[in-house]
Formats: sequence, structure tokens, C-alpha cells
Amino acid sequence: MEGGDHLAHERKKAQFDVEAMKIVWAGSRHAFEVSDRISKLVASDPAFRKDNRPMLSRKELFKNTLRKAAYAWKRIIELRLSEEEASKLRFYVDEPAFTDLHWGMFLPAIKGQGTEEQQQKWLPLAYKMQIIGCYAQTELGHGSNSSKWWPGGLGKISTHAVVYARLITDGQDHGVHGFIVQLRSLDDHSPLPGITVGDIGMKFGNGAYNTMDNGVLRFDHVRIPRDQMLMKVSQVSREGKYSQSNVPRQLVYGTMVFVRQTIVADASCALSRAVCIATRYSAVRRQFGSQNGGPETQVIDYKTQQSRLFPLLASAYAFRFVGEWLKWLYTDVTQRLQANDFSTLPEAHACTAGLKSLTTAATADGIEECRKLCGGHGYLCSSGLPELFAVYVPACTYEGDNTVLLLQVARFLVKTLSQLGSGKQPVGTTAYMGQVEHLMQCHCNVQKAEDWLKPAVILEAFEARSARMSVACAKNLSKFTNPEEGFAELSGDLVEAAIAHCQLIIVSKFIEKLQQDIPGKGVKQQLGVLCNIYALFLLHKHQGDFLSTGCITPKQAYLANEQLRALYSQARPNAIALVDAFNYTDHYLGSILGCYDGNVYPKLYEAAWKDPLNDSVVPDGYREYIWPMLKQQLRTARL
Ligand SMILES: CCCCCCCCCC/C=C\CCCCCCCCCC(=O)SCCNC(=O)CCNC(=O)[C@H](O)C(C)(C)COP(=O)(O)OP(=O)(O)OC[C@H]1O[C@@H](n2cnc3c(N)ncnc32)[C@H](O)[C@@H]1OP(=O)(O)O
Ligand SMILES: Cc1cc2nc3c(=O)[nH]c(=O)nc-3n(C[C@H](O)[C@H](O)[C@H](O)COP(=O)(O)OP(=O)(O)OC[C@H]3O[C@@H](n4cnc5c(N)ncnc54)[C@H](O)[C@@H]3O)c2cc1C
Repeated sequence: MEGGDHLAHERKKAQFDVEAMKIVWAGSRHAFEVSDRISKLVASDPAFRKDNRPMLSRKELFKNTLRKAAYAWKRIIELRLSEEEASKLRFYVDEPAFTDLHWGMFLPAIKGQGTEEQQQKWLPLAYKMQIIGCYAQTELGHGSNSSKWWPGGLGKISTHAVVYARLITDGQDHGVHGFIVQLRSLDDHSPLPGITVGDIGMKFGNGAYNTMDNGVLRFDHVRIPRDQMLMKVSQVSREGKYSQSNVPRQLVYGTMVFVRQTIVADASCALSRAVCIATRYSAVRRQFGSQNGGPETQVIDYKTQQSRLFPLLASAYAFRFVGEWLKWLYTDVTQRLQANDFSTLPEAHACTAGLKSLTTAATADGIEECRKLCGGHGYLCSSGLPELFAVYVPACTYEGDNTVLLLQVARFLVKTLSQLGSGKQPVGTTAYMGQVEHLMQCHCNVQKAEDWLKPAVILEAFEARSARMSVACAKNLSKFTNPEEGFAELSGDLVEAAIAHCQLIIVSKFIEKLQQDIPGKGVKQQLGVLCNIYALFLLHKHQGDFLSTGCITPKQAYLANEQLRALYSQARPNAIALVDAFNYTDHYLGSILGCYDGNVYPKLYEAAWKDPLNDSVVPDGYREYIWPMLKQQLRTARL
């Protein structure tokens, strides 16, 4: 079959209004319209071509990124794009660049930690890109204070950095503070005296994150003017006297709360992209199972394929909604901070750290699973999946290693439990801990598989599991005379308790989403199916937790799995429409396997011939290496 829509028959099966679902996915009609318009703008502009990335050398790749970044900036100005539109443009250009750190970390660090005066001086320069900044926190060897190592944009492009370093006055160490430091001349881009700066070298995968100049930075007697210390949290006077404002010191880490929140939103984008590719290809691909000479089975109809693919589809939607909620939480905490209310900062920190950890880990694993779901063709660069994995997987490490972040959540949980004794009522995402007595002894009321579809039943099971795991950790911790020693010894269990808590947040935010008014025929019903798949898939995967804490019985675990299978059958006819609702262009997907029309095989065949290796029939090197070897073999054979 040539041309046409090879997935048309699948699209006809949809039991819901896809256009309405597109709006739910985008967040609002306005967000949908902006996203749709900008994605088409990028896709139709040859300057944003990206299919050649895996073939380019590092130098060519990097220069190409600089060209694209400058061109994108020119278009942003010419078209007078708003910040929302500009950030969508960056998203659809789909290439990590120094600009991400400039807009995503350098600017927010100055906004969050700079005084009014400092903001007035630096922000206009940064907004007009008259200076380019990065965020330099990580060191080559922890605590070595020797060299900064890793900051994106630092290696070759940034003119300035927010550098985190220890502040010492009069021999007294006041801990880590942020400083704005000029690194390179604004005239000829050469490093300023005393500054050594460069790129740290090639990273995982061709193309991928190698468009970014992650860098190394060393200082040798570099003087930073006093007014370039970010002074919202603490100050040094002209006389060298150190003082602190009436705000928590933790605000120094505020940029991380912001960025982690954006990383959660980004996880749903990366996962949905991989799932879109794997779902479309699974409907196109037929393999075995032919009956009476009829067509072979579409691989999407195999239950094993469904049980690997549909939880990922459901996770993409779940991460979307928890990301939306986290954005709200971040906006709320920011407004409170402006009004000197710091009470919700620890919760915002725990939620952003924990959800960053959970969603990036599931997304990185999910992209790799999608590659396997596409069989051998998934391994081709033209599937789009190898590069997506390579570019995404460092999200498990940057902005805080995922395990380190879960330990931060665990500390927050243990602290919340310990405060129950003093009568402090937990609020927000830990409000359920207030019911700890009930949750420690409640019994799950599931008697038949459909009982697992009741939101209250699911919520109680997840709350009881999380509360029981945290309480068990707290009890074990109390056996240690040295709390830090206990924390280190029990860190494995603490991480598991933190995961249980974060999974509960995601499940409960999905359920809350379904309580809203969601217009469009069948839309809410499909989201209900996905929500139940997400929750029951987690319950099935972690049934050891639910069983060992006595939250459910083995029979109830069995019934959950039975219900899960039924839900997969309900999702099946809607699968293609559910990924169409992401509204991704073929340019953004960058995948032959995931192309909208499903015309996979002719495109794969054509693409193979475009590989530079196929430019000539006889490859370079044949004459030099292979021909002499063959001749040698022939001579030996004749002898
Ligand atoms: C108009 C044109 C527009 C154009 C638009 C373009 C659009 C582009 C936009 C792009 C947008 C976004 C893109 C962003 C791209 C990002 C790319 C990724 C780059 C990656 C960058 C990095 O990796 S930066 C380095 C990050 N490093 C880490 O995350 C380190 C992890 N370690 C920690 O977090 C540690 O906690 C710490 C180092 C911060 C502190 O350790 P320390 O041991 O000193 O302290 P504790 O851990 O004991 O904590 C002490 C108390 O502080 C609390 N805490 C800790 N962290 C925080 C926090 N972040 N916020 C609040 N509170 C915090 C902790 O709970 C302890 O509290 P108490 O228990 O109460 O004492
Ligand atoms: C692509 C990329 C881009 C980056 N961009 C930037 C940037 O722009 N700016 C910047 O400042 N940094 C950046 N980083 C650095 C990044 O933030 C750090 O790599 C990250 O925070 C992890 O720290 P680490 O490398 O020191 O890992 P380590 O802390 O050395 O972790 C190594 C291992 O030790 C474990 N571990 C560490 N501490 C503990 C503990 N307390 N308890 C139990 N286990 C522990 C971890 O779980 C991990 O398994 C970037 C990194 C990458 C990969």
C-alpha cells in the first residue's frame, strides 16, 4: 500500500473527541493554539532541519546549534513573539543549547536571589541577550573547590556565570553563596585574566546532548566585585561585615525548585513522544498470528505489547497532569515568598525533588522500552528513539541525582511524622499523614475486580502503603542513638518510602483532574481508563509493598491484575487517537516509525539510501584495506 493514511482505520475506532483531548493535553484552548501554530512554524522552516544531527562531527554539530540559536532569536524578534511563544519555539526546535541555561537558570537565579538593585542592573542585559549566562554549581571533585565541571553553556559561549562558592570573611566560612562572574571579554570573547575555561568533551550518543558546551572553569586570583554577590538572602557590607536577611537560607537553592518543576513538565513531553512513536508503529507492524491465510496480527494486539505500552501511555498523561499541578504549586510558593510566607517552601522542595526523580527515571526507562517495543527498527537512528534516549537520560542525574533527591524527600517525610507528636497537622501532599492511625489499620474493601475502579479505594490503598512504609522507617530510625547513622543505614528503605509517597501524589493528582469539568465526547471516560491503568499498573508492579505492609490481600492483588487486563482492552481501540492528541508534527517526532500517516516501510527504505555510506557503491577504504586482504586470501587458496 503506497501513500494515503495507513492508520486511518485505527483513527476511525476512537471512542472520544480527539480535538477536545488535544485541548486537555495542551492545558487550555489558548495553549493549544500557540503550540499548534509554533510547531508548524518550526516544522515548515528548513533552517530548523534536524535529521542530519547523528551524521555531523562535534564541531559541525555545535556550529549548527549556534546558527539555529541565533536564527531562532532573530525570528523571535522579527515576529515579536511573546515569552510563551518563544519558549514553545525553543521546545519545537528540539536541540539543547546554551540558551536553555541562560533563560532557564541564569536569569531565574538572578531573579530569585538578587536584590532589586541587582535585578535592575543585570536582567535587562540578560533579557536582550547582551550578556549570556550559565549556572555553575557542580564541581569536578565534590567539595574540592578546585574546578567547576559540567555547567551547560559554560564551555564555549557564556560571557557570565552565576557561580556557587563558599563565602569567607575574616577567616569565617559562611557557606555556599551565588556570585555573578564575568568570564569572557564582551569584545573578543577571550577569557578574562585568571580564568581558565573550556568544554569538558564528548558525551553519550552522537548528536544528542553534544549540542551543549558543558564546561570546566578555574579561577586564579579572580576578584569579584562585592555587589556581584547575590544579596537577597545575605549581604556583605563595604566594611566586610556579613549579615543575613530575615528569609530562610534555603532560598539560595530556589533556582533548583524552579528548574525541577520544568523538568517534570518536560518528562511528559519526552515520554509522550516516545509513546507516540511506539504506538503508531505497533499498529503498523504485523508479525505472526495469521489465520487462514489472512493478514498477520498487528503487534499492538498482543497482550504483552499492551501491558508494556499502555502503562507508558497512561504515565505520559499522568505526568502531564502532575506537571500542571506542580506549576501551580510553584506559582503559589513564589507568591507566598514575596509576601514573606516561607511555610510551604519545604513541601515545594520535597515535591519538586521527588517528582523530578520519579518522572525522569520512568521516562528514561520508558523511552528505552519504546525502543524495544519497535523491535529491530527501533535501534535505527531514523526511529528517533536512540537520540531521544541519549538526550533525555542525563535528566536522571542533572538537577540532582535521582537517589539523592529521594533522600531529601525521605527527610521531609520523617520530619513530618515526627511533628505529628507535637500536634502539628500536616497539610497539602502530606495531609493524609494526619490520618495515620486509621491508615495503619484500615482494610482494603475490594471483593471483585471492578471494585478497583473506585477512586476512594485506590487512594486509600496508596495512602496506607505510603504511610505504613514511612512509619516503619521512622520506627527503625528511632532505634539508633545517632540519627544520621540511622538515616545512612536505612537509606534504601527510606528511598522506597519516598517513592511510595511520590507515586501517591501522581495518582491523587490524576484523580483530582478527573473531578474537574472536562468537555468533549468521551474525553473524561478515556482519561478515567488511563488513570486506572496508571494506578493499577503501579499497584501490580509494587505489589510486594502493598502485600508486605498488609494494605491488600493476595486475592485483591490478583483482582487488580484482572482489572488491569480489562482496562488494556478498553484502551486498545483508542490508542492511536490518544497519541494523536499530543498533536506532534512529524518534524518534532523526528521518527519514520512514528510518522502520522504510518507509511513506514517505503520511508525506511528511502532513508537507508540517503545514508552517506551509500553515496558510492564501493566504500572508501575498500581499495586500501579489503582488496589487499581478498587478494591475499585468493593467493593462499591457490597455493
Ligand atoms: C523571550 C525569550 C524567551 C526564550 C525562551 C527560551 C526558553 C528556554 C527555557 C528553558 C527552561 C528551562 C530549561 C532548563 C534546562 C535545564 C537543563 C538542566 C541543567 C542542569 C543544571 C544542573 O544540574 S545545576 C546543578 C544542580 N545540582 C543539584 O541539584 C545538586 C543536588 N544536591 C542538592 O540539591 C543538595 O540538597 C544541595 C547541594 C542543594 C544542598 O546540600 P547540603 O548538604 O548543603 O544541604 P541539605 O541537603 O542538608 O539541605 C539543607 C536544608 O535545605 C533544604 N533544601 C535543600 N535543597 C533545597 C531546595 N532546592 N529548596 C529548598 N530547600 C532545600 C533541605 O530540605 C534542608 O532543610 P532542613 O531539613 O529543613 O534543614
Ligand atoms: C548533561 C548534564 C548537564 C549538567 N548541567 C549542569 C549545569 O548546568 N550546572 C551545574 O552546576 N551542574 C550541571 N550538571 C551536574 C549535575 O548537576 C550533577 O552531575 C548532579 O547534581 C549529580 O552530582 P554528581 O555528578 O556530583 O554525582 P555524585 O553525587 O557523585 O553521584 C554519584 C553516585 O553517588 C550517589 N550518591 C551521592 N551522594 C549520595 C548520598 N548522600 N547518599 C547516597 N548516595 C549518594 C548517587 O546516587 C550516585 O549514584 C550537569 C550534569 C549533566 C550530566
